[in-house]
Amino acid sequence: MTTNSGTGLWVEALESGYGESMVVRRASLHIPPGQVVCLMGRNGVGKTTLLRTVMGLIKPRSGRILYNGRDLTRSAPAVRAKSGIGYVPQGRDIFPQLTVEANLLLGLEAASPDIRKDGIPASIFEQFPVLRDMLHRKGGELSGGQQQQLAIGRALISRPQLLVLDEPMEGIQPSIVMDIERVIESVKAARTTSVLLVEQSLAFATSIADYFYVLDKGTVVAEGNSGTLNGDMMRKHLAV
Ligand SMILES: Nc1ncnc2c1ncn2[C@@H]1O[C@H](COP(=O)(O)OP(=O)(O)OP(=O)(O)O)[C@@H](O)[C@H]1O
Repeated sequence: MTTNSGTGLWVEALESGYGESMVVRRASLHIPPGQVVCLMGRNGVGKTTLLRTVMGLIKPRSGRILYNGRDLTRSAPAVRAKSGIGYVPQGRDIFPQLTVEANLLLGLEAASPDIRKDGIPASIFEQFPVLRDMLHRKGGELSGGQQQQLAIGRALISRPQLLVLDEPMEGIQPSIVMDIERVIESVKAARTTSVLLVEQSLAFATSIADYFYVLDKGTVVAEGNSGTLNGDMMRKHLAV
């Protein structure tokens, strides 16, 4: 197996699954610093399972996960978060009984003491003004789109070097989709945080991604610069 001591996230020949069923099969990806990489593929091909394995929520059967040269394959999810990887899972996993403010403060847990001492940065409210308006409301009272903004805000608050987003636009009303797209665009423009994005919209993936991978039956079947994401590839790998 190759040794990648280079920067960014390297996923090498990763295999994982549930019980007897293998879902991710020898998948390899690289997310270089400052770049946006889209992971695409039909429903059920293993995108979420791959991300959950990268985050340490599912143990890999084999393969390696390296981040900035450090082997994270067997480390706990909290170690990955403290290494600078922020994660927004599918289905906006916020705490409904806690206020928006308390949810945001939880995001600071993964931050360095330097960042933590400043509390919630104003930039979060510039990116998501609705979170300031709803600061003392319970997370569960927010609409689905607002909860998604809260989940992304909570991940960004620790200033991750890598942000992992699992279908952030899924089931969100169009006006808020645009807000979320703008935030991902601003993260990209700053070039200090790389993004691994699972995304179904070809239009947005093409516009935002520096690079893409297509997964089918748990294996990477196509990859390239976003300019090479075209209709033929769509029909072959992504059409239902
Ligand atoms: N907790 C689980 N236990 C057993 N099988 C699971 C579990 N979660 C997912 N699977 C199965 O693993 C396969 C891959 O699912 P996964 O959610 O990773 O795919 P996906 O590409 O993210 O799909 P989607 O776009 O629908 O979220 C599917 O066959 C799914 O039924």
